[in-house]
Amino acid sequence: MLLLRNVTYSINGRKILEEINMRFKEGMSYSILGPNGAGKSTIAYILMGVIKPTGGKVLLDERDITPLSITERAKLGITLLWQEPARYDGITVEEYLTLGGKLSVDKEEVREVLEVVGLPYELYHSRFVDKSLSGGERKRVELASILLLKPKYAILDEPDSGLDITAGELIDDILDHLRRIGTTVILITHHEDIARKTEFSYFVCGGKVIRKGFSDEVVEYYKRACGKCPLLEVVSDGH
Ligand SMILES: Nc1ncnc2c1ncn2[C@@H]1O[C@H](COP(=O)(O)OP(=O)(O)OP(=O)(O)O)[C@@H](O)[C@H]1O
Repeated sequence: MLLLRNVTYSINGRKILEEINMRFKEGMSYSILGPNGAGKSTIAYILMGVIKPTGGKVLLDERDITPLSITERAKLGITLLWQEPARYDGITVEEYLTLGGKLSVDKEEVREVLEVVGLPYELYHSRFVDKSLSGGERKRVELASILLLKPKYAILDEPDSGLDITAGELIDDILDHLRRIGTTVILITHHEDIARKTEFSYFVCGGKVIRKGFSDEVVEYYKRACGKCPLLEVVSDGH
């Protein structure tokens, strides 16, 4: 189980996160739902070790992993899909996905994950992961790389951003694939239809957890708040 215990994060005297408590159980899927600026990506960075919390702890199976780096956490099976994936000159899609051959996977596995993300192997395996790939294609390659790594925990920061009308279906296929291999999914989004695809959700706003529970219930609450922060606005039933 991956856990955030009383996590706070401040920068330049401004509190970005306040007493965040979250639990991610093995094999389950979770959304972190909330409006722009709620603190969702900050939570993702703290889980991945990109930044360290000002207070509180990150625990993995009761071990305190707060001091561990991104690389050390990756070795423990935690991965992050960045909101804006980077591009690399001179590296092909296949080289990128197999970490230059270091990842022990065969061509069929590469073909399978590329199919899941909607990129036919023959058309894409020898393309370069540089500016010649569109933003959406780059995002799909990054999603394929997460499927291939078979992580214990996949943190997906806005996996649908920059994708076309097929995004909903793609997210379904990715979640199905990750469920089959037992990966715990932590999906960050401000779209209620995407959050509904996971079993549980946390509604975060103003750096706090406002609501948690089954995704359908949390999404209904989020809709009543019109995706805005109920700390700032009065939420009225029937609105
Ligand atoms: N390094 C930083 N310096 C100053 N403010 C920061 C820093 N990092 C984050 N913030 C602020 O913290 C708040 C939360 O940011 P965060 O990126 O976590 O939000 P988010 O919920 O992921 O938003 P979005 O949906 O727009 O991506 C924002 O108001 C942001 O401006």
